[in-house]
Amino acid sequence: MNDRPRHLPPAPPGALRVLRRLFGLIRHERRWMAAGAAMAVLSTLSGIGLLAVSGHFITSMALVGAGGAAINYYTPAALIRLLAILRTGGRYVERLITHEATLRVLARLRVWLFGRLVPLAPAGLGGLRSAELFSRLRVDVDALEHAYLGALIPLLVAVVVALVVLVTTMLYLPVLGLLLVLLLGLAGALLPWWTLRRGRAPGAAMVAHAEVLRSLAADGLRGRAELALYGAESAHAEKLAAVAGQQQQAQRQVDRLQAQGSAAVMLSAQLAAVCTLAFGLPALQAGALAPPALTMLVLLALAAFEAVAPLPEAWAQLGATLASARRVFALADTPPPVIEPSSPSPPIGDNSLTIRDLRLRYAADDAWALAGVDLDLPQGRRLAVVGPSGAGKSSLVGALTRLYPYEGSITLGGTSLADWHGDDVRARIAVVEQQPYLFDASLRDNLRLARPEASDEQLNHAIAQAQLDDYVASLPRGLDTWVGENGIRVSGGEARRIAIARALLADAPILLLDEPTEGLDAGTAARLYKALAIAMKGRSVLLITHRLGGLSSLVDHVATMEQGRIVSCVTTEAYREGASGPLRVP
Ligand SMILES: Nc1ncnc2c1ncn2[C@@H]1O[C@H](COP(=O)(O)OP(=O)(O)OP(=O)(O)O)[C@@H](O)[C@H]1O
Repeated sequence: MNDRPRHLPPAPPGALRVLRRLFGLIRHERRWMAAGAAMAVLSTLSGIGLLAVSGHFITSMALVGAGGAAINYYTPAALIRLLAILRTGGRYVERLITHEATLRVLARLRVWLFGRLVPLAPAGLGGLRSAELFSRLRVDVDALEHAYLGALIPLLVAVVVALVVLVTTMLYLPVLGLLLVLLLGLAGALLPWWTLRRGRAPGAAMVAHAEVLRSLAADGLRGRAELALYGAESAHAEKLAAVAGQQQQAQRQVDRLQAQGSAAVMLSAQLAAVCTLAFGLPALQAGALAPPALTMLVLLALAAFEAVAPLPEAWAQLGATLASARRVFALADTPPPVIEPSSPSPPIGDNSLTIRDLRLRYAADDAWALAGVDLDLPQGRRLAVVGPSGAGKSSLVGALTRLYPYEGSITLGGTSLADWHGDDVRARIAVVEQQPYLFDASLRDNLRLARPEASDEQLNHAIAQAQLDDYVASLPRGLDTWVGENGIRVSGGEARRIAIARALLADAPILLLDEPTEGLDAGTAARLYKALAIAMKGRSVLLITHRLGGLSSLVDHVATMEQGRIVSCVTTEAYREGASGPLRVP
């Protein structure tokens, strides 16, 4: 029974559950992972075998040399050479395979997480800053490789090596074998368990502080001009230094744990060697053990501890890996705010939009951004929605494109938008956003986002319609010009026109324009009106603006929005004359 108080957040999933889920996600790479692990075991066993056989051989040679007898040294010499080749070659092949496996695992995890994030954007990701998102997608996912490379492989190698050494030792000296079991259990199980427990809290703190650090650094870089203008650079640097200090402290705790773990393993190894001698020498004197076998057993004992030596460090690091995995899973398990229907989008007759009692808010305790909107956009109508800042105009765009969940009803061609797949809705409604995002790519790639198969001719046509032809002609590299991150290398007006060209390429029957001329000078805006008029031909248009101005020539109806509601909807002539009409225009 779960007796956890209801007001507390659910307990984080246990380590085993998290690891099982993680390995379940990457099970398709199990062949690569198993091959990497097998090579790791083979090369480690070869190394240990090399040590044991060499010790045995050298001691035999010394004894034979002292006694003057003959010995067959061809077989051990060949075995030593074979083991040396296997160890070196095996290590190389192991590196190749484990790297391939790790890269495949990371690629699979990143694609999986990205796939889970797509239905969440933008409404489901509202609480996360972009640096946090980036951190989960890159750094946390990268940290997950440790579960395979840093934990699974060392564990497997340690278990196999310990078993081989124990069986060999038992064959010669059963009591020593039992003692080794105890010491190996201490170094390979008890110590790692202790470091895992102790490493969990500082590991999680390290991950959390690293994320804050990245967010602050990214924020500082983006806002460096503002920080310089207001003399706030040193305050920001102090904030960064404080978090960096906390992160270092957590890192030091993890390092200390790792060092303590390594020291304890080394101590156990020396103890095992001393014990082997302590049990072996009397057996030697009693004639129950040959001198080369004793040398071999001492070397084997040391080698077994070498195999378990990485375990405490690996398990201490596993604390951070588990923290990363929990954060990744928590993000991936966020329920999508907009649920896609399971059946295909229904066929429709026309592209008329009908909105009734539409309500939208960004969080359960927020005020309604849309508080009962009623609006009609029959096919072919050009409607402007005018309202002051904060009236809810952009929220209307969010609801219409199914990016945000809403209450009330929106129908497209008589069918509820809830029965449509988001992608199908967005294929019918092209949007020019108020602040379009331009990717750090060429102008051509940014335009092709709307239609990947578009030819240069089609691109140039859209460019001409968006009044960008002079601008593109002035660029030495034309369509191959790099626009930079968030269009940093183009002006605000150019970015807006690129976004308009992108929407025109999408060739959707409904055009949604969110402040299309905002940020453009009067001359460019005037040129744009003409281009927009051509582009609007044969399309329904919803134009959103806080000031109609020259845009009035492009629309036939004007709706006024205030405090999340449409308060009037009249013809453009009536609007110009200042008349307020009925709520819905037939
Ligand atoms: N992502 C968001 N998260 C929380 N609240 C939001 C978000 N976007 C808008 N709002 C809030 O919703 C209300 C309506 O905002 P909206 O952007 O839709 O208005 P708008 O008419 O488009 O304004 P503007 O012309 O300034 O863009 C405002 O109170 C705003 O603060």
